[in-house]
Amino acid sequence: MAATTSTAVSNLLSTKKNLSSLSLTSANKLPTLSPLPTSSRTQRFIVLSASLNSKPTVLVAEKLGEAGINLLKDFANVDCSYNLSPDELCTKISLCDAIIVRSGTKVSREVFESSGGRLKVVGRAGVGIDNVDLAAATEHGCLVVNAPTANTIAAAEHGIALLAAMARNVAQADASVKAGKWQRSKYVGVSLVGKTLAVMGFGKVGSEVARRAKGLGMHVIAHDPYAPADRARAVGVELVSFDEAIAAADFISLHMPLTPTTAKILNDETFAKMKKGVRIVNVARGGVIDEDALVRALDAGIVAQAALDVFTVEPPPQDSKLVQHERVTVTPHLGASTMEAQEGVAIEIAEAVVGALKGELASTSVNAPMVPAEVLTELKPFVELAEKLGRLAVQLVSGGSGVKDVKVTYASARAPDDLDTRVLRAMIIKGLIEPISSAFVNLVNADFSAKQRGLRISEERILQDGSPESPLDSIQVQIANVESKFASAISENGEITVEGRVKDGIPHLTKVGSFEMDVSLEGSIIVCRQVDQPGMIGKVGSVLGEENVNVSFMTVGRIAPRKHAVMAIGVDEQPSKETLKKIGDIPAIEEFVFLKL
Ligand SMILES: NC(=O)C1=CN([C@@H]2O[C@H](COP(=O)(O)OP(=O)(O)OC[C@H]3O[C@@H](n4cnc5c(N)ncnc54)[C@H](O)[C@@H]3O)[C@@H](O)[C@H]2O)C=CC1
Ligand SMILES: O=C(O)C(=O)COP(=O)(O)O
Repeated sequence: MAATTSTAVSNLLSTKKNLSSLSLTSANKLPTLSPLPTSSRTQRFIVLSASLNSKPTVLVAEKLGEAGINLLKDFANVDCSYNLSPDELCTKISLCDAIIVRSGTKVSREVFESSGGRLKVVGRAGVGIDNVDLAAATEHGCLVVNAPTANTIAAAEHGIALLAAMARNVAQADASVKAGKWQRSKYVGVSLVGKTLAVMGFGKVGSEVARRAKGLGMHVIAHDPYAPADRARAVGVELVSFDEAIAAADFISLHMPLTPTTAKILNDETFAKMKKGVRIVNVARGGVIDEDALVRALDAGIVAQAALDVFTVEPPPQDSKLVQHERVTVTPHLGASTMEAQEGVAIEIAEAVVGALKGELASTSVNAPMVPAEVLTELKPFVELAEKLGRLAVQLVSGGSGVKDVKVTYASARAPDDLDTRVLRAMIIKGLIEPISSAFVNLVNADFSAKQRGLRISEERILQDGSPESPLDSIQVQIANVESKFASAISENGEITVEGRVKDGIPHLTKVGSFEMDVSLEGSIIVCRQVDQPGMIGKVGSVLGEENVNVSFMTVGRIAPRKHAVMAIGVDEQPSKETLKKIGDIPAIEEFVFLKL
């Protein structure tokens, strides 16, 4: 089952644009960020059609177990459309909030671009995500989740089935008997017991294959540059280098993902290093073998036999020399195809997709940070604070200034490695970018969006005395090398500075520039710098009252020696330009800014 986080963090994945982000100010030109390429700008102007209020639509593009479909139907409109052509998929996708695929559908960049920003989740009902353009998904803020565990045993069992079938010529002998022949001496096989099996990729499937092969009396070695030694020790397998593995093996079984590093990892050069008569099983991905080189190695007698479930192109061409090779056993990508695995995968992916559509973070997410549920719950009020501080800070930047350098300081009594700031950073980026662009930013694309705009976010942690019960004491956001439309927002170091804390679960603004204050971050606020004198609260209050703008709070922060004060006024409604002008015209008001949260 896919474990998901609390719904408390539902805004993390929301791609809904917050339309209430632009500020009306005394100097209302907007700050600039680096321009986006035209294509991505156009993308982002398309408003998402699936609001959180309407039922989302899930496109199930390949056969999925009934239990998964039923789970989806409880939450979403489900469109089961199989065998769509790439063009049909691109047409349909603009009407879908999520898509579920297996290995047979390419979720290409074109698919994300055609979705017009509506597609929020790609669910891969299985392990391998090489058919999903992950970079494009991330750029579009689209979460990719997979179902990594439910088909492990099925794939491992299929690997063992192919290994044994190959060694004893089961498929060839079966075809021969069915063709009316009785060729007992032609199909003498080889034994598995005592032979060396090299498991290439010692992950979930690889280690289950190793366990089973040991049960068959094989000597198992493994190669996996990233596998922990204790996992190998637990199974009783020695981890060796790639060259050692392929040189020592009588049988090689492939279980690594298809990535740029593993593509064609078995090729002419590597076949040449193998023992003559080696036998190869591939239940991973066709692309990890150079298929033409395998044909050559078979013909040269280096490879005695191969058993393949997967191919570079699926289905492979009918006249494929590899498929037709007498010493090659093939199956049509059946690794995950057991009743049990398909049922499990369907439930696992349906739960992950529904959770993600609700805004929860799936623990099986492939392109977003996986933050444990309890950490997210604890950080929730700080997540809100982070976004609001970003939003406030950027609204303080004067139009024409390019925001480039942002410093975030987290003050906490917890040890730095006990504070996961990835989600907070993402939300600050969201707050910084959304008010001044048409972009939508979420946890998936925050870092990408910052990078694309040339925003450098540096993070610093200050270790404070006190109880580490709360994850954070305060968050400070500073924007360097810009001018501010509200000069008082610039602190002594010349940077626009806003700082906030969480009090009773509610985010508060506690500092603007060098002025301390305490403002609950709800609604919108007018911040004024004034000459500190009696009657100011009343004057501003009555200007707002004339327009029926409800004041939720007022607070004054003073710097006594300079006799200046900064007053923050919380308002429930947005005052008109005229009303804001009237506030600016009050003689003691030196400057003011209206900030929308
Ligand atoms: N034929 C089928 O129907 C199925 C195929 N698969 C394929 O099997 C692959 C493995 O699945 P799992 O074991 O669940 O994934 P996994 O992620 O648990 O294991 C993959 C392992 O490969 C290792 N690896 C990465 N690069 C490597 C390299 N250059 N050399 C050696 N090892 C490397 C990783 O460190 C990891 O331990 C999947 O990526 C998928 O493509 C999985 C399920 C069914
Ligand atoms: O899970 C995997 O990686 C698989 O290869 C299974 O593919 P399938 O879902 O059966 O198309």
